[in-house]
This record gives sequence, structure tokens and C-alpha cells, in this order.
Amino acid sequence: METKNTLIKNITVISPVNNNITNNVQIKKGTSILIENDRIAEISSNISENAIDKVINGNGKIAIPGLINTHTHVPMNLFRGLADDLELDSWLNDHIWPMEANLNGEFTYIGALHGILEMIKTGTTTFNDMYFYLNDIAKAVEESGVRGVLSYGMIDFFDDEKRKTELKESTKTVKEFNGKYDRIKINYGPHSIYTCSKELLIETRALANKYNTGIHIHMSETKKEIDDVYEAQGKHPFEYLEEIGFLGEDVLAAHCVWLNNKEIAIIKENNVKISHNPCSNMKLASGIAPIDKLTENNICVSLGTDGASSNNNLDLFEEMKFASLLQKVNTFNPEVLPAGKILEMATIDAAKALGMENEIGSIEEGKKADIILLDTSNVNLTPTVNSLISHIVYSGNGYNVDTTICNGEILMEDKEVKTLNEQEIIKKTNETVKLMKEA
Ligand SMILES: C[C@H]1O[C@@H](n2cnc3c(O)ncnc32)[C@H](O)[C@@H]1O
Ligand SMILES: [Zn+2]
Repeated sequence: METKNTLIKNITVISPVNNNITNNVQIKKGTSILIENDRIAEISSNISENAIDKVINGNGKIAIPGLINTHTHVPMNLFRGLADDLELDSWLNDHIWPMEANLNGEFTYIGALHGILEMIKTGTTTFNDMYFYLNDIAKAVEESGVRGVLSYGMIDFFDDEKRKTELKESTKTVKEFNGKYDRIKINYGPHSIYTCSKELLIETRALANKYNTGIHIHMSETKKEIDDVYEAQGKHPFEYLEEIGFLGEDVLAAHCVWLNNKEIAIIKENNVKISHNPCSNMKLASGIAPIDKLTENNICVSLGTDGASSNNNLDLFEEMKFASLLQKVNTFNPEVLPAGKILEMATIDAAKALGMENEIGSIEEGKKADIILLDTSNVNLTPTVNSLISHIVYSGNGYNVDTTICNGEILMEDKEVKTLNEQEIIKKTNETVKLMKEA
């Protein structure tokens, strides 16, 4: 294969450096990044422009790793603004699940393209999704150029036949995609303890071991869920999952709002990874996750938006700011979750949460070229002589991103999305939702 080179010239690089013990965000000014095919070949200030296919002028720009959203339902962009101001139980049962019953592969594909478009525009290059019609979501991932970790959301409602069909559907997708696509990975996705039988959870663990996949699950999101699980199992959720042998370092648990100290110890002991979703938790009035305690215990915490119907956008910059501010106000401690730690949570810690830290999550030689560029001529990213990390986390937003690169491919340059037709996707999404509402 012929090598394709891209040089990002004269740029400020802000990235965690993964030394396997602790992370550490470093700033390098006036440097250049050479991308060869899908990887970062060199970072230095003396790279020659000879024989370079594409040069990007990085003057006045900051390069950070492509952001990693560890809990999404991207096709739910279709439902943005349709079920606001509700708590989770009613939101799901009375609104979302009835609407999802009318979905099909084509609608899901359009919704996924819309969600991915929003992520490319706001600097997310990898997302960890749980939904239905995975072939259609995978098609959207392939066409758009982002990286997708997808799981089919299994829900058996404690029914034997349904359990078998859900596991079969998941395993079919695992076999169809894993090992065959560079940017797509399939994991198992049991929806939650309150929608999945013990048997389904136990079989999921065995299948994840057999096919070497991760597991993505909603956990301990609301007080009602804790009370219901306690009534059914006589245990708190993580105690229950530990007892049935479900937990492991490959489990990514989304939400984890309601945890007691014993459960935090169980999470740590089993090296379970967390996806913290502050905006969704606030909007559904679910509660405040004890992220200060989790990070104090060196538990790996990453960030997710959840779907656009409970957030209501997929902009991880907002999630970074809210994650920090929510813990500060909850603990009355302004020092908790400083900007550098938050940037790690959205990049290298998220990569660890997905078991992909050797490939993505930082701008380092040898890693995949997943890089976004922010333009410091934006008023909210100045004065540039002050802390740029602070600007990114506390005053930046996704629309400060002007270039998005994933796997070495330029997906957006100077705010123009290259791989997708933005206007066409917006038009089709509007038409699709109109159709769904009329049906
Ligand atoms: C995959 C299924 O999960 C549903 N979902 C979306 N957001 C949440 C959440 O915050 N808690 C529980 N379930 C959620 C989605 O609508 C699909 O049905
Ligand atoms: Zn969710």
C-alpha cells in the first residue's frame, strides 16, 4: 500500500502521556505532527515538508486527542426534544420505548448518521454505543470515518425465549464484525439489571470471555433501581453482579450514581470501568455520582453523554465542564477534578475504559492518528497566554473544533465535514422524524 502523509505544522500539542502508572497532561508548543497512513509517525519541530501529501497549518491552533464518548445511543438523536423534563422510569417506559418500537433499520441508520455528524463537528472520534439495528449503525460508522464500539442492547424482561434470541442476535453481530473492520468493535450490551435476567447476565459473561469482547451495561442510575434490585435480589447491584461472577476489567458500567462504600470497593477489586454521564444524570434528576470517591480510589472514570434525548446533545466539551463543576459543588471543594484530570477522563482514561489505551487516547508516536484541532482565535479560547487546558475544559465548547482527524483521515477541515453530507443528513433526519410521528 502506498503511504499517505499528512503534516500538521507548527502547532501546540496538549495531550496526556500514558506512562502506565499515572497520566500526565503535557503541553508542547511550536511542534509538528507527521501522520503516516493511520498512525502518528513523528512529533518534532524538524519534520521536512518534502514528499508530504497534505500540510495543515497549525499556527494559532491546539491539537488534542480526539475525544472518546464512552456512553451513547447515537440513533437517539431522532428523539432529541421529544421527552424532556421527566425522570428515567417514565421517560423510558411511557415515551422512549414506545417510540423505539416504531424504529426500523433505515430510521436507525439516519439517526446514527445524525449523531455521528454531531460528534465529528464537536471533536469526538470514538464512541461506545448501545442500541439496536447494529448493522445499520455500523454502516454509518464505516461511511463517516469515526471509530465505533457498538453493542446490541439486550433486554429479555426475564423471559426465557427472549433471552435466547437476544444472546443470539448479539453473538451473530460479534462474529460478523470483530476482527474484520479497523474502526468497528462489537461488545456485549446487557441493558441493565432491571431488564435482564440473571441467566442472561451469566451467559453474557461466558460469551464475552469466549469471544474476547467487552461488556457495556447501565448500572445504578436511579434510587428506584437500587430499591427494586434490593427487593428482588436482597442485595445492592454491584454485590449482586459480583456474586454471579459477572464483573471484570472488561465491564464498562454507565452511570453508577447510587453506590455505597462496599460497592466502590467491589468496583475497585474487579477493576470495573465507569462511564460518568453528568448532563443526563442532571436532566433526568437521577442524582450525583460519587466521582470524587471513585477517582480517589484510582478507579478508571471516563465520560459519556448518553443519548440526545436525555442530554440533549453529544458535545463532550459540555460533559467535561459539567463533570468538574458538579463534583465541586457537591463536595464544596473547588480543587476536586481539576481541568487536567477532566481532559484525561475524556481521552486516555476513556481509552483505558474501552481497553484501547495502546491505540488511542493520546497524541504519541506510534498511536492511531485520532486528533482534533481547536482554533485559538475564538474569543472564548483567549487570552492564549493563560492556561490553555483551563480554556479547553472550562470555557471551550465542541464548536471550537475546526478539524477532526480519525485513523489518519481528515473527517472535518476548517469546519467543513468531508466524509458526510451535512445538509443532506439534517434534511433526511427532519423527514424521518416527521414520518415517524405521522405513523
Ligand atoms: C439501549 C436502550 O437503552 C435505552 N436508554 C437510553 N438511555 C438510557 C438510560 O439513561 N438509562 C437506561 N436506558 C437508557 C435506550 O432508549 C434503548 O432502549
Ligand atoms: Zn444510556
